[in-house]
Amino acid sequence: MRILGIKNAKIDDTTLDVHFENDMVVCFEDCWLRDHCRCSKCFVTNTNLRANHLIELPDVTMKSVIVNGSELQVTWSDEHESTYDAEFLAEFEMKAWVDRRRINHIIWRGDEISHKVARIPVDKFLKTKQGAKAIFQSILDYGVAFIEEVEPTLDGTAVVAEALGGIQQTLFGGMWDIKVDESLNDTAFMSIPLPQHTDLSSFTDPAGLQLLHSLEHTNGEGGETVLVDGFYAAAKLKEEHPRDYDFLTKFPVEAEYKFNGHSFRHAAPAIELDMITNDVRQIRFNSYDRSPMAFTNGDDCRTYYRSLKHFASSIENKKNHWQFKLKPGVVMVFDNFRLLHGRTGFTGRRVLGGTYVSRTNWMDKARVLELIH
Ligand SMILES: C[N+](C)(C)CCCC[C@H](N)C(=O)O
Ligand SMILES: O=C(O)CCC(=O)C(=O)O
Repeated sequence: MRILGIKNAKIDDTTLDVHFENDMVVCFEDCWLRDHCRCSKCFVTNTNLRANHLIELPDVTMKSVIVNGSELQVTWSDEHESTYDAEFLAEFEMKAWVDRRRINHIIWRGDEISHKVARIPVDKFLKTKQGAKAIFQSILDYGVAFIEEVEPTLDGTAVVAEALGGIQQTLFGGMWDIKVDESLNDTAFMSIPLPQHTDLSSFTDPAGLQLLHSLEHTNGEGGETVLVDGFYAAAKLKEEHPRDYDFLTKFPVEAEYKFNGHSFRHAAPAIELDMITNDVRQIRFNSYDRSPMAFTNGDDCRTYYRSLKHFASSIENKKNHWQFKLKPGVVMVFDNFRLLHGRTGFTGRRVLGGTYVSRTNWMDKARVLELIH
């Protein structure tokens, strides 16, 4: 690979304008440059951490700058010298820096991705980098992947969860199952249909991934899984009702969940944007656990209902749904920040095993596999 060179660099008061050989120009402030000095007094290479606190950052000016091929040297007013690689500096061209932080989701509707999502045998997922990459890439692209030939037990499911980033503990414990239990006061534990929702909208940190594994369904029918791409629904809302989209990206919808002696409450936008890329980052939506809210004015209140209704009708539109029956041996893993899920009503004895993985932990795995920045 050719090393990127620097054509020239010019000090303009407190700014350094760097012209690269590829004609790109990036301007750096002196405080930034001093903070990013990579000498051994300022930076610890093996831990990738700064050596000094921000408060100790001296109030200095640039005395001179020398360009040396693919390196740039700055001498400071306190005689400190800093050397920067062109490749390092080029990373901070704003558009490229933002683009590296984007996840290039493939937006979908209906069953159009059923032949595209990864379906990988568990051994290949656990033991090969190629298998792991295929699963994580599918989660990044479509929000869902399937791990096959898994032992149809909670323990078998736990092994998969560990490899996806680790089991996220919640009020339901680590691994849980879903079966009809009239004593539990939650629709998940009944046999009625469940409309599309994300899980744990009342949490400060909802599950990143959710795993579902059909362990048993006997003497009955129904209980099919329904998935919908929340990012598709958000894009559609933006196109058809831009003011509603804008409202839902800003207005804190409060959710609450009181269950089994627990009490959760959190307010956040139904469509949360990433503050760096401005792309949709997270959908939180469960029609049932919305808290009763007070509103600043009537307009906000009416907009809350109108925009959530518009959003929900896209989410509940059958044309956008992908519906299928989960089978023992197949662990479905999906992105709870993106997809909404539900199920059709059922009869018979049905047991699903599952668990959650936190977003930070699965993103760590995807980053180590070099699938995201
Ligand atoms: C999957 N499992 C049965 C464990 C939990 C379902 C939780 C659904 C809940 N109302 C929520 O807060 O999202
Ligand atoms: O029973 C199912 O298939 C899904 C249950 C569910 O959506 C939930 O518990 O949140």
